[in-house]
Amino acid sequence: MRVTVHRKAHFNAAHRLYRKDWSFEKNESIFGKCNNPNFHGHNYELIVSVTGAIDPETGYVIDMKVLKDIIKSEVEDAFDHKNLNVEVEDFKNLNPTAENIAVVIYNKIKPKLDTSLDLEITLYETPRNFVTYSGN
Ligand SMILES: Nc1nc2c(c(=O)[nH]1)N=C([C@H](O)[C@H](O)COP(=O)(O)OP(=O)(O)OP(=O)(O)O)CN2
Ligand SMILES: [Zn+2]
Repeated sequence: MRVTVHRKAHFNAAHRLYRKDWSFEKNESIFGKCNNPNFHGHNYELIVSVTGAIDPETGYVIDMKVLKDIIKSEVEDAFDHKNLNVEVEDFKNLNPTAENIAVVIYNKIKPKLDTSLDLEITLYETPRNFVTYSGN
């Protein structure tokens, strides 16, 4: 029997969607207002979902406190109140779209979990735009 544990978190961050190897005009045609050279911000909402067997001794799939601490150190401390393009190494050469941010978060958290556990990342960039990634 496998059960999924969900932990919510959030961070505020600025970004610009563009490619350095494209002209401003091409970036504008693909990314529109998201290509603003002065950046823009989002209140990202994150749901980290961990699936595994319930430990019969503790009743836990994973201790929520442990999961909270992993999210804080791997995501919130790294991304909150940051300019993703300028201040976060992961996005120096990677467009900080919601898709790419979700993959980066997955790759940061997965190695911190027991290998028996499955992970899914749900990332809301706006209340109406969100992505999911589970490593496939
Ligand atoms: N596939 C993706 N498309 C878009 C992404 C993305 O990460 N992946 N990101 C953006 C921009 O970041 C943009 O800032 C999104 O804002 P906006 O279009 O204003 O989104 P809203 O939900 O606020 O828009 P409403 O029109 O109010 O619904 C664009 N595309
Ligand atoms: Zn944006």
